[in-house]
Amino acid sequence: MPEATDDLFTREDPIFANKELLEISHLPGEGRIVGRDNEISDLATAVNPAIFGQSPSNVLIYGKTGTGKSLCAKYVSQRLVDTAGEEGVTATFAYVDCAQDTTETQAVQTIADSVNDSEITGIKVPDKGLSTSTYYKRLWRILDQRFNVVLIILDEIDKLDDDDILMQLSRAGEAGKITDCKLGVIGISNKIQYKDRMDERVKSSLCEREFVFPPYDANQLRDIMDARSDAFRDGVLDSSTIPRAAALAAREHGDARKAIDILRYAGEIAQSNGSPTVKEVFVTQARERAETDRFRELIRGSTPHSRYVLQALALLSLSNSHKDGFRTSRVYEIYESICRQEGSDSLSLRRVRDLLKEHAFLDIIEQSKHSGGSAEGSYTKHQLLEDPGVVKEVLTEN
Ligand SMILES: Nc1ncnc2c1ncn2[C@@H]1O[C@H](COP(=O)(O)OP(=O)(O)OP(=O)(O)O)[C@@H](O)[C@H]1O
Repeated sequence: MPEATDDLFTREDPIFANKELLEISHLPGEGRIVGRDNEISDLATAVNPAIFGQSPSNVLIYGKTGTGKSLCAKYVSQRLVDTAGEEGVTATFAYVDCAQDTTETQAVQTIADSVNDSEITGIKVPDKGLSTSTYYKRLWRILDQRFNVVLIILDEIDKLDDDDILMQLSRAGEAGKITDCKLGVIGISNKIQYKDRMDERVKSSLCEREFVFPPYDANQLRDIMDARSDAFRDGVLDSSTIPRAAALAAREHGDARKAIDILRYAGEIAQSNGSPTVKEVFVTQARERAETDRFRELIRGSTPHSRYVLQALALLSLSNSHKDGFRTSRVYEIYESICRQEGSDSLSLRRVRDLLKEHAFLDIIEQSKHSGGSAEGSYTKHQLLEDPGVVKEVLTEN
């Protein structure tokens, strides 16, 4: 047996000083939120009445992935809770990831559980087993007992199975379900057409204010990463590493999440290569990994048909090299054959067009209009922006 030596393990992480700063769940403080001053102040204005004991406006935030929607919503909500507290108003906020809690019951359970403290209220909110209406009743009782104001953030709101919870939340005050507590909803979506699908009554009450968050440019992404460079030990980051990661992430839709992921992965690659510094070359490898992760995250919770449409386009792209993409009719043909294979009825051409539009909004694909002359009229072509190999791999996982 070899003699025990002291150097079998490295006792200190040679690359990261505080890796947490690069975790996606990390909520950076004010000094570290870059380029969102206007958005933060608009959101604050919308929910501000809560501090005077009045109802906050309901808000819908749109924007592509990684544009800081969740971050700003949580940040403003936390600030509202703190400021309200200083004014003697008891406030709280609940965060629901609707991609995970897709049903009305799951979502209302999550909200009730997160605002409850059973020692104070004496109310239990079990994980499951109650009817939807019982969860609501408990939620209303908890809110009236504990808070003057509550904000409910519904992230990826378009992933909810239906509008029922939105109806309940937006009408809780009016319908007399809660009497002492004021409630505001902040809905977040990266699907611009989401509102068109909403019930008219929900739409008018939920969309009092709407904000669109634009993508970041390379300078903003660089600032966002610079503000977190203390995640690394001193002197470990090569000077060109962050600018390179920013340039890559800006070219691919200005997504801060991807930029931060690239930086974290580049650090991990340095670690596993035993390199004392995070070199610019690691950024390229890190990007491939971030790309796969990002795409997996993007389509998390998406419907089977939305995936079949993408799969059709990936198959076309892998077997042909049409530089300017494929016509809707061609994509539809392949989509129909995938549906047959999957034993599923295909959707109408019109629905498939809508699904393609949603993918285009998320920059998964690019659409271009073409004119076929008087005989043909105009038509649209679709092209994958993601690597078709990555798309196929992720879509055929498990
Ligand atoms: N302006 C910013 N300053 C600092 N960090 C940011 C900024 N914007 C985004 N980030 C960071 O980028 C990551 C993604 O941001 P966030 O989750 O808010 O994006 P999002 O728009 O909600 O995206 P998605 O639609 O994918 O949920 C988070 O780790 C967040 O902390």
